[in-house]
Amino acid sequence: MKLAGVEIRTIAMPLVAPFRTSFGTSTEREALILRAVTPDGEGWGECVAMSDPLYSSEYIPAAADVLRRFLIPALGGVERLDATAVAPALEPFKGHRMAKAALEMAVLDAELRARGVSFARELGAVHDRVPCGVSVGIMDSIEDLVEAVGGYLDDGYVRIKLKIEPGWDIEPVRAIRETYGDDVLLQVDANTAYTRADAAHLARLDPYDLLLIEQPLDEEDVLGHADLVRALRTPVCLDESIVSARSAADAIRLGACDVVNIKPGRVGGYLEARRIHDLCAAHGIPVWCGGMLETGLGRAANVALAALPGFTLPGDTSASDRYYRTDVTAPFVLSDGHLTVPDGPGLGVEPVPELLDAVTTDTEWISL
Ligand SMILES: O=C(O)CCC(=O)N[C@@H](C(=O)O)c1ccccc1
Repeated sequence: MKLAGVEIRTIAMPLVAPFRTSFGTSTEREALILRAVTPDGEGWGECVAMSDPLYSSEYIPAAADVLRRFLIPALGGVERLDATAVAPALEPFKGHRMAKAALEMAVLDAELRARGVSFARELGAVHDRVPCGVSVGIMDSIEDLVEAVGGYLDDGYVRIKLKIEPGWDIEPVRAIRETYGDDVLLQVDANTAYTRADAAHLARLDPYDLLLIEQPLDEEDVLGHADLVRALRTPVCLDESIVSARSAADAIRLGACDVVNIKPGRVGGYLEARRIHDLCAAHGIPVWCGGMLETGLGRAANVALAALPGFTLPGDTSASDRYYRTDVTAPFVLSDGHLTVPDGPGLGVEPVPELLDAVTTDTEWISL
C-alpha cells in the first residue's frame, strides 16, 4: 500500500457538561482527526492529545506540527506500507506517542477496509459486545455527585469511576457507597494528584471495597506505586505510567501495579496496546480500556480492543452521549450496559461528512 497523503483536521466538540479532573476542567474536546488516503481507499485516525499538556506532555498544536513536519513525511518513503511498518518508520522520532498512534490508526483502518477485515478481528476480539463503565468528574457538591452517579446507574453503566484529588476522595466514595450500596462496581482515578506521603490517607479508601485506585502518584514514580501496592488493600492501577509494553513489563516486574488501564493513544497505537494486553495476560494482570473522550472513531477502535480476552474489567467505553450531544459518527448507544463491537471493515464506522464539517476548525492536506 502506498500513502498518497494525509488530511489533518482539527475539530472542537462541545461537552454536554463540564468535565473536571484533578488537572483541570474541560467544556469542549478539541481533537485531531487524520484521514489517510491510499490508492485502495482511505482510513481514519484520532489523536487523543488534549488542548493543553496537562494529562501528558502532548497537546494538539504540537501533535499537528510533528505529524506535518516529521511523521507523515517519514511514511512517504515506505514502499510497502501497512500498519506494522508505521512504528518502525516513526521510531527515530522521540516521543509523540499520541500523534504516532493516530497515524498508525489511520493506516491500519485504510489497510483493513481494503482487506475487508474489522479492527476487532485483526486485534483478536473474542466478544461481540463489551460491558461499559463511566467516568464521573469532580463536582461542586456531594449532592451533585450522588445525582450524577444515579443517572449513570439508571442509564445501565456497569461500573462507576470517580475522579478524586486531595479534599475530594473519602467523602465522595463514602456517599456513593452509602447511597447505592456495596454491589456497585466502583473505582477511583487520581490522575497523579497524590504523593508517597499520602499512603496512610489513601488507605482510608480500603474499607470501601473499590475495584482499584488509578494512578495515585506521579507518572514517573513507579517505585512509589510499588510501595502503595504493598501498603493498600485496594488494587493499584497504572494509567499515565504505562507508555509502552516495555514500561508495562518493568512496572509488573517491580510490583508497581495490580491492574493496567490500556489507552492506545498513550502507548503509541493499537498494535502496542495489543502487545501490552498480551504481556499483562501472561502475568495474570487484568486490563481495561481507558478513554480520552474520543469521538465515535476512536470509540469504535477502543470498543474493538476492549473485546480482547484479557480486558476483564469494564472500561471507560461510554456511549457517545456521555460527552457529546452529537457525535461525528453514528452514535454509540448503550444497550443493557454494553456497547456492540463494530464488525464492518476497518473501524466499522465513518464520519458523517456534514457532522464532521460542523465541528471542524481547521483542515490541512499533507501530500506525499
Ligand atoms: O470516558 C472517557 O473517555 C474519559 C475517561 C477518563 O476519565 N479519562 C481521563 C483519564 O485520566 O483516564 C482523562 C480525562 C480527560 C483528559 C485525559 C484523560
